[in-house]
Order: sequence, then structure tokens, then C-alpha cells
Amino acid sequence: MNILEQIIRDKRAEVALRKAVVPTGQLEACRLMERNPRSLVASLGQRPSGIIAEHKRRSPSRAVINQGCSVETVVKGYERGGAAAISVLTDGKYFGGSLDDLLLARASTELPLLRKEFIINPYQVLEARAYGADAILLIAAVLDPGQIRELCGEAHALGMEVLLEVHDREELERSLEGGADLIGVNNRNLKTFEVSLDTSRELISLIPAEVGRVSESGLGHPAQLRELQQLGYQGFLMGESFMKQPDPGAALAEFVKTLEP
Ligand SMILES: O=C(O)c1ccccc1NCC(=O)[C@H](O)[C@H](O)COP(=O)(O)O
Repeated sequence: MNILEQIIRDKRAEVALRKAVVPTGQLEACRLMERNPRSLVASLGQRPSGIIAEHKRRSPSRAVINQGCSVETVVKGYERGGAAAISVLTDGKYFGGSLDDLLLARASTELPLLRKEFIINPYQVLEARAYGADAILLIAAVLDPGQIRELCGEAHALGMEVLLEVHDREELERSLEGGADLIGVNNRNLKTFEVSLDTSRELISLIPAEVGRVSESGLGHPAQLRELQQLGYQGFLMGESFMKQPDPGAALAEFVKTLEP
């Protein structure tokens, strides 16, 4: 069983438990359901860096990245440093995150928030909304086209946008009808953890112009972003290169300065 299969197996059990503990009606009554979500697509156009900066404590590929910084410090630093949006990993077992992290992030910024999760059930979409997310991530590798359509529909009905992550041509082609607002090309092969920007280079021409284009993972050099921008990417999901620094917000600010013409 590869890591993605393990995560999804655990996620099924976790979601069943969460649903039993916090019924849908309780989520629907949350205070944050009254808030109007902000557009991630629009923010990528307005904030010149295009960086979706990620809060990520640890990962299966790197173990511990940063356990010391508070969510508030990281998120406020990212906003000050010029991020266009913030991604918050909410998986606990493999990434050390939680829904409380999302709530703390929501209290710390007005930037659009992406719930970075392994979403397999509409309940998790409602959870994302109730805890303050503006957008959700869906991973094509673990969903069939019908599930993608259903989860995108659920997110849109709740006023959120969808970033759909793909790793290869087959995943992209079978997912395009799903209705995602953005396509994220993941440079990290989640089965081998190998990172290659060739994935972003090869898939860009297959993404329709009306869909937002995001390159994800393994980014850490300004020259990479410049190249990807020229290829047509508007967004860049970056976690580890900032989170591995003692002050992730300051690291992002330095990085953004190097992007300025
Ligand atoms: O990061 C991992 O090791 C990983 C393993 C299995 C599934 C997902 C994984 N990462 C999620 C992500 O997509 C990244 O956190 C995100 O794209 C940022 O990547 P990076 O800038 O390389 O931290």
C-alpha cells in the first residue's frame, strides 16, 4: 500500500468518527457559516507574488519541518510578506495539522484560506466552510469523476472555490469536466515523493485557459517561479521552503523581494 492509499484508508475511518461526534446540523450552525468566503482565484490575480503559502508542521516525505512556530505567527507573517493566499494542512496523523489550525488561521488573516486535506466526503467540505476556509483542495488520484463533480458542487453551493490537484495527463483529462475553479499540478509524485518540475512543464498546455493554473510542491527558487509564470501558471503552492526556516513569514518576504522586477 502506498502512502496515499494509507492516508485515504485512515481518512475514511476518521471521517466516519467525526460525523458521529459532530453532526452536520452542528456544523451548519457555526458562526463562520455567516461569513462570505473570499475568492482565491481573484486574490491570485491581485497579489503579484501568486504564492499560496502553506502552514505545514511535518510531512510523510520530510518528517518534522517546523513544530515551534504558532499558526498565528506563521499566517500573519505570510500575509505581511506578500502571500496571495494561505494553505492550512488540517490532517493530523501525517501532517500534524488540525481544524483548530484552520480556525486560528481564519482569526489571523483576511486572505483567502485553502483547506489542504484529503477530502473524500461532502461532510469534510461543510467542515471546511464551518471552520473558515474559502477554498478546498481535491486530489484527482483518490477520486473518480463523479465524486469530483459532487464535491465541487458541494463547495460551490457553500460559496467556496476548488483547487483540483493532478499529477499526470490521465488524471487531468478525466477530471476536467468536474467544475474545479483551479487546476493544481503537483510536482511531487505522491507514490515515490520524487519532485520534478517537468510535471508542471508538461501539463500546462492541457489546462483550459478559463481555469486558474497552480504549480504545487518542491518550489524554492525565484527562477522556478519566473519560468512557471512564463509558461502560464498564476499560482504557486509553497510550504516546506518557508516552513523549514525559523521565521517562515520573513523567509517568504525575502523570497518575494527577489521576484520583484
Ligand atoms: O508533502 C508530502 O510529503 C506529501 C505526501 C503525501 C501527500 C501529500 C503531501 N504533501 C502535500 C502537498 O501537496 C504539499 O504540502 C504542498 O504542495 C506544498 O509542497 P512543498 O512546498 O514541497 O512543501
